[in-house]
Amino acid sequence: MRVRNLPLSSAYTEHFVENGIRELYPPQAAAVDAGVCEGSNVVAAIPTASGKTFIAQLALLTADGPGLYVCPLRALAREKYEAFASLPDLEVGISTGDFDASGEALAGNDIIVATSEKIDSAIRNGASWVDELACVVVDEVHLLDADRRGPTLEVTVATLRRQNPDIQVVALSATVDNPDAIAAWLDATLIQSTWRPVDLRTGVAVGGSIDFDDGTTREIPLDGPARKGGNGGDGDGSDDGGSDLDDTDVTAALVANTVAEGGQCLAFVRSRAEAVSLAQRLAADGLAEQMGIEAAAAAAGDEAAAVDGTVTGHQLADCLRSGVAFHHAGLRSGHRTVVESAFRDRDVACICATPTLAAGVNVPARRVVVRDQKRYTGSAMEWLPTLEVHQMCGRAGRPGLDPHGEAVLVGESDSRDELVERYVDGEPEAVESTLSDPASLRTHVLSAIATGFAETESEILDVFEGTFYAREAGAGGLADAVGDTVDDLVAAGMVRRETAGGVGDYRIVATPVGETTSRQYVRPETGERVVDGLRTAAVMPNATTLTAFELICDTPDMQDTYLGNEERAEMYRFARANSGALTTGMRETDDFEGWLESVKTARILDEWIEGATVEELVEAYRIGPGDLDSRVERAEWLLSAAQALADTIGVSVPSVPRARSRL
Ligand SMILES: Nc1ncnc2c1ncn2[C@@H]1O[C@H](COP(=O)(O)OP(=O)(O)OP(=O)(O)O)[C@@H](O)[C@H]1O
Repeated sequence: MRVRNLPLSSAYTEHFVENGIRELYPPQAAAVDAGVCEGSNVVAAIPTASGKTFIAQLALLTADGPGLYVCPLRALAREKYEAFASLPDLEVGISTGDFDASGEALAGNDIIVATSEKIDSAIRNGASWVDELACVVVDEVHLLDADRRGPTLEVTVATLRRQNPDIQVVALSATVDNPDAIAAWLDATLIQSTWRPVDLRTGVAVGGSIDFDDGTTREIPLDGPARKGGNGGDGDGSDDGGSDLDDTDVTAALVANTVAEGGQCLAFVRSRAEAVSLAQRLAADGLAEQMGIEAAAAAAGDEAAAVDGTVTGHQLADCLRSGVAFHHAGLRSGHRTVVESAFRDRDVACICATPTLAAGVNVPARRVVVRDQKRYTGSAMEWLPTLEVHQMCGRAGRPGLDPHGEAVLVGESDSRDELVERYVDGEPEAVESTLSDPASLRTHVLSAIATGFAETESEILDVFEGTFYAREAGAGGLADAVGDTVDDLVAAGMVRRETAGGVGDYRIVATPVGETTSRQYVRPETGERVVDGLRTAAVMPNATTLTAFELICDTPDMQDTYLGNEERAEMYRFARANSGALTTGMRETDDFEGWLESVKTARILDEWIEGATVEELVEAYRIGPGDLDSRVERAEWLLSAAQALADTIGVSVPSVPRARSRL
């Protein structure tokens, strides 16, 4: 099937042809046959890099009105926005600031790219454009089972469909075990395929020997870079099948071999620290010289160094100058952009990354090496989900550039069989709803009441009727949980039951605090905590900006900040010395450790507004520079919510607007 034969205007056809899309890939042709250009609902569960974005574009460009592209991961939204914005004669809007409330400014766009949180927030705030949508594309729909964002995604999609029953829904998924269930939920035709534009073979390397799933074996030279004694070993004393090389040495050999054959590599490890240390280890291997990219690598290093003067920035710049990079969620977005674009331009031989890189960022490589297949989960090392490892492996092979992609799991002789069973032959997990999680239910039940969608428990169940959960288990399965949730919300002061009409009849209405909480897009627990804190702060003689920060940081909407053992005693002293400025007494909290972490975040933010630099804070508190950015961003949002809640309850806490304006 040719692009020229599709029902697209010639301007779009020309655009696609100029970008190398002339003939449709088989899953794309299947989507056209399923009616994606005629308003039909389609679920495409197809491998990485098999052209899902083009399926989305077909739906949105042929829809009979404005379209919405829901992008669960913020990091991907910009890439998708750019894919749409480059199309001729199209107004495209983007909204990814996860939490700002309005959204009315998005009206008038032909296509809106937004996170599910942003659309949820727009719905709660009554944004008019939501009702005018003709088409919604849900990217990464397999993230339905992610904590918190999964329920938001399914409730948002259900609400869009309830408000607008004719809306076309197109959902794009990684290969999962139950795509038929997702298709049934969305009344969609399922496109399922294992087709990939570049062949992928997956294997397990033990020592220098890789056994692939196609029956072939490859020997990788272990001399040269794969020397013993690098600083990146994972220290698990693993047996590698007879030689004295550890997983990191084997990884280094696989990277060196890829580069020697003219390719690039992605190496996945389990933690941020491991990503940095592997990159530093590989930086000694002369990869930039081998690739002949010294000048470009040096320029990429300079670009990274120009972002900031943090330790992380220096480390990244040094690695980049040697043709290697690291990539993890603690990086600032400026650093991530340098790394991703340098890799696409072939100015970097290898990115050492945590699994977050696998979730959609378009950085294909000749070879993917998965060094670590287990991750520490707080109590033990656990195997990564098969889906996650498949997402990493799927990054191997650049269409038109590589003859084939290779994904290699680094193992040991005694783990080889398990790795094959789990990740080479193993099927990915099924996607399951997490809507019944009590914290998610509290958020979405409050929203249903505050928006006026529901006034009784049974109307709340109607709102949930269109969710994936209801499709799988029946909304009735939530009846008891919804009743309990309403009780919780009554106790938290978010809603109340009002008697109505006949004996025993009541309707549930949001209190002013509940309404503000929902519109400000904070969790009910946050709203409750902030209101308590504001009441305390209003009568405190010594409320300062630290007070304002503590009351917003001690909420589930602020990320935790890790508190190391050595810091604990010092943070305890700080909390005691500043107890007059904190809204929680040291003996009042049920979760002292969690509160002390919040005090740490509050202290960092307070020093930030006092003029401490990102370099100083990163050094003093051992947080990633990107972590500081995201906390500052969250603090802005939470302080604005706190201000709105203060107005709602009629108290004045001047340190809240003061902290906000200085932030
Ligand atoms: N029919 C086609 N012919 C040639 N190239 C194509 C075609 N369709 C898509 N591509 C190219 O293939 C690449 C991968 O496509 P895309 O990013 O849409 O993959 P994807 O399925 O969304 O992968 P991911 O799992 O990363 O989301 C892009 O560079 C795109 O331009």
